[in-house]
Amino acid sequence: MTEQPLSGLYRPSLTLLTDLYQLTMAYGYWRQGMQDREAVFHLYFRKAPFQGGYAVAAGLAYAVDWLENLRFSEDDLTYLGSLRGSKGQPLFEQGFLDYLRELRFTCDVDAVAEGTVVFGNEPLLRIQGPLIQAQLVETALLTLVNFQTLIATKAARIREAVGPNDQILEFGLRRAQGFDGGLSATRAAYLGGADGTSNVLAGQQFGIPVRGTHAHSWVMAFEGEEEAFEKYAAAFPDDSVFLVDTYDTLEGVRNAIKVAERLRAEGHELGGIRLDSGDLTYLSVQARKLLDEAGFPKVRIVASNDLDEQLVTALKLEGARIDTWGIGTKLVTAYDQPALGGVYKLAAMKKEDGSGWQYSIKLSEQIAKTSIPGILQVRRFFGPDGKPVADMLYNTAESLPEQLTIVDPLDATRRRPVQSSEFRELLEPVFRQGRRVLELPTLAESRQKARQEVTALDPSIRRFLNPHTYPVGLEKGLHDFRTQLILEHRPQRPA
Ligand SMILES: Nc1ncnc2c1ncn2[C@@H]1O[C@H](COP(=O)(O)OP(=O)(O)OP(=O)(O)O)[C@@H](O)[C@H]1O
Ligand SMILES: O=P(O)(O)OC[C@H]1O[C@H](OP(=O)(O)OP(=O)(O)O)[C@H](O)[C@@H]1O
Ligand SMILES: O=C(O)c1cccnc1
Repeated sequence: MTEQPLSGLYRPSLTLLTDLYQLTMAYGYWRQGMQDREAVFHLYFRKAPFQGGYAVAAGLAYAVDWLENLRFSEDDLTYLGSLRGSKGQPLFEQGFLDYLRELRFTCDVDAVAEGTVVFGNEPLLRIQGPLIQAQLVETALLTLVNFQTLIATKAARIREAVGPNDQILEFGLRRAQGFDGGLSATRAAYLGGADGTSNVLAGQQFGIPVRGTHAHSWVMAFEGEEEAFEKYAAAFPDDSVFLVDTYDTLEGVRNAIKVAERLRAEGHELGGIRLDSGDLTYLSVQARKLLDEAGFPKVRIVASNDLDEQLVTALKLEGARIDTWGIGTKLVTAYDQPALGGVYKLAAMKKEDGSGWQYSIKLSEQIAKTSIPGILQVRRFFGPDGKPVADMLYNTAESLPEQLTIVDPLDATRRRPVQSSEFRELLEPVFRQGRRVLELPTLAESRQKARQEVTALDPSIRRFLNPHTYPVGLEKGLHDFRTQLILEHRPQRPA
């Protein structure tokens, strides 16, 4: 598989892919002389999407590429220099623009590999370095990681519904959220479990297999359906899949069979038929019968029409005879949950005299929204069968006790001692002082990892309806410290 470097998509500079407030804060830090104070931020979501039990991490390759190319071009600086405040004054002074011109990314980045199964509150990325830089990258990292993680998760769910053997083709480009929405959705859909795509640019950029059938317009462009199939087969005698529902679906299957017989006489085999409307269970069962009776048991049945994991599950239960699932709109737009609420929070800053860490916490009325201080790592423990049993968030700046205990961040009365000695640290070094230290896996490898990771989860966590919650806890020392910080920061009003 050939994979093009992502960089081609990103020229000229995408450094201004950010919110204005990142730049106004950066200017403020620079004016205060705080720009080089060392800071630690974490990127994480709080709740798995689609009311599901897990998410599949994705988007890191884009994030790495963006960080590696983080530079303010002359065009960027000219634009920033043209921005004006409410009294017509320049928003940013020249000295700051000169500072940005020389700015180079020097942070440490640790990240969870693409395709890893992740849960609420677990950092997918940890950025440590000069405050100004670690803050500036927030928006781009969120936009790149949130969307792809969302779509990879949706695709993984669709793969669960479809099962391991049928094909999933992603057909969503025409309904996607703009061109990059389409492109990154195709990448993430493949990573999460799709087998191919109709999106040719994604095929070129990422080496994803491109597949397809033909549209209704092809049939409508000829006098009759049979003639349309005949002419398509003339162009692609070994690669034809006929869309049979333009007029009458079962009549369409009969026309497809006639053309398939003529193809066979010339030494070719029809690839498949596609159903795109009506009762897909009934029609697929009838179509299978007609094809089998006519001696075409290997002709595949492709189905499309607003499918998602719930509909696929229903169709399978009803006994549909579908081999290939064409899935567009509901996959690439994550129709039932159009955004993953990933956030980027400051967790620690070096003390001004450099003598140690000063931890930060964002309070909320809801404990679920109160941030977790520390320089966090996620340790995943495995049972004797090699399957994950629990994840522990801990502060790498503190030493760990012999006996580990994890505490549920939402309910401190729920705790469990850690019994397993098998574990893996999920965050791995990607950048050290701005230099990339990790060779990224190929997209195909990340896709394989996603499948392995999802199938290693207990079925109770994988199911769609009211899945079990996978245990993710704070190491007890971190929990106690967080509680203490909350108490210190929360105003203690008299009763
Ligand atoms: N057997 C089935 N069980 C459950 N849902 C089905 C079944 N067959 C099809 N569907 C789904 O029902 C929805 C409506 O399909 P239907 O073809 O009746 O309407 P439509 O999309 O408006 O058709 P058309 O494209 O001809 O306008 C689609 O999302 C389709 O995937
Ligand atoms: O339903 P989705 O999951 O979004 O899958 C993509 C849809 O796009 C096409 O329809 P469209 O009506 O755009 O074109 P067509 O004439 O080729 O059917 C195709 O026939 C699918 O129905
Ligand atoms: O190739 C197909 O069948 C296809 C492509 C895009 C959208 N719908 C279907």
